[in-house]
Amino acid sequence: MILRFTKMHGAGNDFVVIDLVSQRCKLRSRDIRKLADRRFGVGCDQVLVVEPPSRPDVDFRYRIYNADGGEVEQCGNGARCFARFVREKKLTAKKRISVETACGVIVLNARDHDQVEVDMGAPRFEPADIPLRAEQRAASYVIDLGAQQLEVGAVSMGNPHAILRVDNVDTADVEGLGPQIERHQDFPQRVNAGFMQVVAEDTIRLRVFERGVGETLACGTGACAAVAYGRSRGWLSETVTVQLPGGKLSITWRGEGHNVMMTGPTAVVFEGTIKL
Ligand SMILES: N[C@@H](CCC[C@H](N)C(=O)O)C(=O)O
Repeated sequence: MILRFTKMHGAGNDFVVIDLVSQRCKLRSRDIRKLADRRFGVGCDQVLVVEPPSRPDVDFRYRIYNADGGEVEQCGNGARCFARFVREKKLTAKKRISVETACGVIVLNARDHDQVEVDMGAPRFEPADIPLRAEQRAASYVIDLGAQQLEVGAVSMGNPHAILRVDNVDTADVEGLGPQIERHQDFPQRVNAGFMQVVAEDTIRLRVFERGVGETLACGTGACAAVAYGRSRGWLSETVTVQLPGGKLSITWRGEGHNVMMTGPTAVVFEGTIKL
């Protein structure tokens, strides 16, 4: 089977985007791994699939697969690329696009040129929603890595995030600690591990070791989760610029009861076909 795809990225977090509205194909986990493989496939952090919606009140279904082949609930940078893709492929002419994800409906607002704003929904802090093994909600949690204990925040943006505040992201041990946090027993569905440096109340630097991928150049849900955690601790203002290795995102969260708004860039890298 020959499949058309588009390679895109959002702040460096890269994707293979597949239109299954106008193409017919059943993607298996091994197809996803092949597409994502940087040695033998196209190569990407996530494969994003555009499908027809299962209900009449939304425009599309948005499916997300990590490079390891696992389907996940949410991808923020991918959501922006999704909006650009469906407009450029003329699958819709709408500027305000509603999409079903595994964790509910999100709304994408295509802005000028490459910028897209996404309503990412409300952050969730209850341990059962993350999920996190903890008796009750707390401002932060201590996780035991044997050789050391780490204080982390835990937030769900539909997908799970643990956030560690560090003095300097350049020297943070993302490679060493990331995999241990990702697979820590307190996070039964594994977790994305964010390393956040607070530069000022309106600016953070962030590196994310993503579940099912490894460190990426940017993580949109990670940026939302870090800002939600930072605000819940009183460290950050309502709108924060998040500086990631691959680019910048603007995140606004007014506080509990409000949704997180994310704005950032999208880019098309190339288009092609692949035999699966
Ligand atoms: N890159 C993403 C998040 C993708 C999913 C994540 N790795 C997970 O397993 O939850 C983003 O931009 O949000």
